[in-house]
Amino acid sequence: MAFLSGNKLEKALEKALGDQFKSERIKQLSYELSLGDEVFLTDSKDGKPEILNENNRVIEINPGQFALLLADEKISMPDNKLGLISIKASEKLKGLLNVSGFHVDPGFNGQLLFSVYNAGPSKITLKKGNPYFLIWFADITESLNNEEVYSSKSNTHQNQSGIPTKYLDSLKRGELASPNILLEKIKSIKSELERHWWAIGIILAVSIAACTRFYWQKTTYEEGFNDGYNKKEIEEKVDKKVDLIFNNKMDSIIDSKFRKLEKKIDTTIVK
Ligand SMILES: O=c1ccn([C@H]2C[C@H](O)[C@@H](COP(=O)(O)OP(=O)(O)OP(=O)(O)O)O2)c(=O)[nH]1
Repeated sequence: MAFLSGNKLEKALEKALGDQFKSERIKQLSYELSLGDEVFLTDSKDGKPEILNENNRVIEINPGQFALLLADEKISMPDNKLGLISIKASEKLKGLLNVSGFHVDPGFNGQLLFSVYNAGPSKITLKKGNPYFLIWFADITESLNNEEVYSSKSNTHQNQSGIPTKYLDSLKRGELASPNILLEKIKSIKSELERHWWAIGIILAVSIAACTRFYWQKTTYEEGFNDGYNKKEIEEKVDKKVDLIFNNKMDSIIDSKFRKLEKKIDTTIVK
């Protein structure tokens, strides 16, 4: 297998791309392919692909998100060539990983679809029409026969002209467990936990204050009660004593009065 360059590469590209071929897009042995008009982002709000046009040319792939990018050019790969595909280093160095790849079969017809993942810490911005993808052409040692080339009969990507819904269905099923999403979740759980600890702390402080106040009130009440009880006891005792003294005194007064009266009676009788 030899990679095509120069004239041979140009001829193969003209065959594969027709009118879409631009000689300035040849870079060393590769040809630059650009971003087309359909993109699917795994964090899209409505779960649908975004359609890019003159008014909406830019997309942003958030950190930790996966995306499907449709290349603009429609390729008709010659039966005797194999294509190798990748994403440009300038995007890869920002953290954009090319998950899918990495070949185009002899006989393939259609737009190439790239699946990518933003493994970097920042958003990656891409613009419709800008060249982000590369393709290399290689000669194969023996041409493939009709049965062996990529064809519309048995091959699912033949005549690919948009993002197939089967990929959307599997990609929009639930959240991606990306490191960024996990980090955000950990942060939100942490702040929730902190709020809970604050609430627990406040409840504990209020409970301790209420218990202390109750205990203090109870002790004061008990002291007051005991004090009142003791005073009543003393009062009762004093009352009893006073009664006793008063009664005894009265008894003795009455007694002495009687005795005087008796004496008087006695003396009157004797006279
Ligand atoms: O990232 C890629 C890789 C391949 N292709 C195209 C070109 C390739 O010729 C065709 C089939 O690729 P592959 O054989 O790897 O895919 P498959 O899932 O096995 O499809 P099929 O069942 O049609 O062979 O899909 C893409 O659009 N993007």
